[in-house]
Amino acid sequence: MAAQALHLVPPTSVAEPLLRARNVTLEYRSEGRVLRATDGVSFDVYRGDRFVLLGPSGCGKSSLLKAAGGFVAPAAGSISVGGELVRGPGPQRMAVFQEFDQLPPWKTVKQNVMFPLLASGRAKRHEAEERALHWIAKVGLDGFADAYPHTLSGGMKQRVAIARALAMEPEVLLMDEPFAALDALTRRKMQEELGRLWEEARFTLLFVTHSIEEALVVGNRILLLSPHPGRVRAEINSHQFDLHSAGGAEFQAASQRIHHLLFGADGAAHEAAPHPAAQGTALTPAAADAETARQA
Ligand SMILES: Nc1ncnc2c1ncn2[C@@H]1O[C@H](COP(=O)(O)OP(=O)(O)OP(=O)(O)O)[C@@H](O)[C@H]1O
Repeated sequence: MAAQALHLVPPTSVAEPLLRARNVTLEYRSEGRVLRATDGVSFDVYRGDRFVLLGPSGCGKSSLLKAAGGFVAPAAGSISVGGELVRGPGPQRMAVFQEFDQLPPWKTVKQNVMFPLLASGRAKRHEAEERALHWIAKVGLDGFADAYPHTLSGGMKQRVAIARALAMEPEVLLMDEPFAALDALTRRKMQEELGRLWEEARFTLLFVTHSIEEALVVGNRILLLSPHPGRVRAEINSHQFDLHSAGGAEFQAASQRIHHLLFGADGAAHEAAPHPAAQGTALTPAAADAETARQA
């Protein structure tokens, strides 16, 4: 009887990752040649994470995000969300890209935000309109619901894209360098507003950037990828940082440390704005492991 009673005790619940990437190898084929973009990349994203993929240009960050979105199929390995294998695009994984032309120009702001809700059957017209207006206001575009994209600034267009994605209440919001084409001031403001939206809605974010500062400001966890083909170098906890800590000593130290991890003495990955003061040494796998352990 005692043994039976023991069976009644529920197991201690351990948080399962929402998004699980396992040994993801991504390849492109062109003119008979195979180009390997990433090699055996694994990571876990938990519900409410602001998880950043950080690495130099060409390391496969965008490719990983596209694979998470279901736009690219892994040559090996797998990505699952909520325990289900990602096999194609779906309304649970909404994406915001860098390009300002991601909004159909013939639709107004409101129509743009409503469109995925209607197309996916997630909401009928009245509810879609309500949700659209709610999120348009949340991203600070009150008064622009009937405007067309060509009348908006780049930052405003990105706000629309964010509103459109969040209105769908996706399991994961995918963002591929969404602020990279904005001027520095607008970029900073958008980072701040993304943080504010996250505080309110606590969505799960998978965010791609090649800016160390942006990774620290936006993310609570950062995956560092090696130059082409992308492999995991280290994972860093960064929940303690935000825009207000950006100038501080701890922020600078973290930024330096990441720089050392990313840009070895071999000078491999210098496309992503190297820090002038950095003189890193080449990172061995053992060093990456040690860093991961140290940060944990
Ligand atoms: N559609 C494609 N066809 C062929 N090769 C591609 C394609 N998309 C990406 N690649 C290649 O895959 C590699 C990884 O590209 P990806 O855009 O994922 O890198 P990234 O880290 O996001 O770079 P960036 O920061 O410059 O955007 C690069 O060598 C790139 O040239």
